[in-house]
Parts: sequence; structure tokens; C-alpha cells
Amino acid sequence: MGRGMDIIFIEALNIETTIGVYAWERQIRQHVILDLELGADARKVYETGELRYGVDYMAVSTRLREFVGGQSCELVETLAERIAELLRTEFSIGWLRLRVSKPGAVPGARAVGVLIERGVRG
Ligand SMILES: Nc1nc2c(c(=O)[nH]1)N=C([C@H](O)[C@@H](O)CO)CN2
Repeated sequence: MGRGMDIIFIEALNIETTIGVYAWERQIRQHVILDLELGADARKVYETGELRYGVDYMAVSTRLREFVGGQSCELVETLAERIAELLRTEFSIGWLRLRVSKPGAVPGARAVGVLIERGVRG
């Protein structure tokens, strides 16, 4: 039987950053929540049982905490695009789906944000 693509996921990664279009938002830190699905060819991982052949969700989370924490985007769309670019270049992720949520940004909504998909699903 052929193998489909596996997905490594990271759920509700909470990171503090500077984000927002309004003047008051440029002065404060706010939380964004990241939900990630990362395409992974896990054949070699299953063969060897070695993490170095796979997508290390701890390494990805640590790098994103550092990267997003240092960003100062106005739009959630901009932040999402930058994160996607980092994942593709630094972690060789061929396909990803990423949701960037901004909790409490809109009265009456639990969260708002953007969901993007990049790359080719293998
Ligand atoms: N499509 C978007 N709309 C809005 C954004 C955004 O990043 N993308 N941001 C804001 C404000 O920063 C808002 O979150 C402040 O509460 C408004 N609309």
C-alpha cells in the first residue's frame, strides 16, 4: 500500500508579540495563538526510529517562540506569511497549514485571525 503524507501538528502555541494596526497596539505586547500542520515524509523516521530524519516539533516551537516574539507586524496576514517562509526555508517543510489567531481582538468573538496553506501537499 502506498504511503500518504504524514502531518506533524502543533496546537495552540501561545506567543507574545507586537501586532496590530492601531497606534495603541504598537505600544503593547499581545498574545497570538498558532495552530500548525506540517507535512512530513516520515518514511525514514519509521525505518530508523530517529528524530533527526523527521520534523522536530520541539525545535520548530522553540524557533517560532523566538521568531514571533521578535516580530512587530501590523497584520496577522503579514505574520503568517513570515512564519510560513521561515518554516519552508529553515525546516524544509514542503506543505503547511497555519492558523494565526488573535484572541479577544474583536468584542464578542473568541478569536479572529487568518488561516493559510502553503506549498504542495505530497
Ligand atoms: N484582515 C485583518 N483585519 C484586521 C487586522 C488584521 O491583522 N487583519 N487587525 C486589526 C486590528 O489590529 C485589531 O486586531 C485590533 O483589535 C483589525 N482588522
